[in-house]
Amino acid sequence: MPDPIVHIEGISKQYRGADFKSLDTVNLKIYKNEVFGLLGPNGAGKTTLISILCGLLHPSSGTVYINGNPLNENLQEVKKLIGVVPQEYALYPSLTAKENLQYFGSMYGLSKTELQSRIGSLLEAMGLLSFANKKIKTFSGGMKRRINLIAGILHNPQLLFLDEPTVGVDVQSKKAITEQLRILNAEGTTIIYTSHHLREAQELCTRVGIIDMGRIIADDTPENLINSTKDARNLEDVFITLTGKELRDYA
Ligand SMILES: Nc1ncnc2c1ncn2[C@@H]1O[C@H](COP(=O)(O)OP(=O)(O)OP(=O)(O)O)[C@@H](O)[C@H]1O
Repeated sequence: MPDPIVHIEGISKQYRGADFKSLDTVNLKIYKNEVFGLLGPNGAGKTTLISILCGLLHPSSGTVYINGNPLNENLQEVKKLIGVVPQEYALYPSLTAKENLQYFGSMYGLSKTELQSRIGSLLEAMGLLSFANKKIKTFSGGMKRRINLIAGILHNPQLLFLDEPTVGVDVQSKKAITEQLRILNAEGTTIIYTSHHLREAQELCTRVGIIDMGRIIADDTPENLINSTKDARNLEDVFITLTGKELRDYA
């Protein structure tokens, strides 16, 4: 087995003032070129885990290794290798699409010509070239999600983290986003993403981890999970069998 690109060892997280652990001793290894889907009910701990993996949040205990090195000791180096697409839009509404992307691109240290060419080709791939000079505040939710994705991949990251990249978008935007993820993966980017779209995850992921109440309760290829779960026809059946039908409201 090759060395994992991401090694999560005994990660727990208890938020300040909380009387429970949002993550409880999570162990996972993710390998180069995987598309790893982190699936789970509301409040399971997906955003917490992905935020820890990209260095935005500190765990209460445990260590994340990226390419064999502890994340907390190499954060600045690791940040050059990773792309992050957060659930919330990180865009400036009064700036145009192009201005937003130039701003994000300047943080990755790309040369001006490199950046212009990358912005142009990604806007085109995402069907947004003719909107390059329009302000973000005029964009629909689907268009903002696509710009959010472009902002996270301008520097062709080795490792890409996405938190629900297709939430709340129409079928066309969803298709454009998943197609772009496939292209990036084919070009060598390892992808770790959270989603509630189980059909999408079944099609896109080489492996999925199901998380519930802060613990990883299953971790395998979609095919193996379906085959090893009684009467399961798809990932949704596996998910319901493992996590139950009870509603997961939390506040
Ligand atoms: N900043 C915070 N302070 C206290 N508790 C938090 C905080 N953020 C999340 N939690 C709690 O941690 C648990 C996990 O939340 P998290 O957002 O990671 O779940 P999730 O799986 O991403 O959920 P969703 O699918 O609803 O986005 C929940 O019980 C949530 O209420």
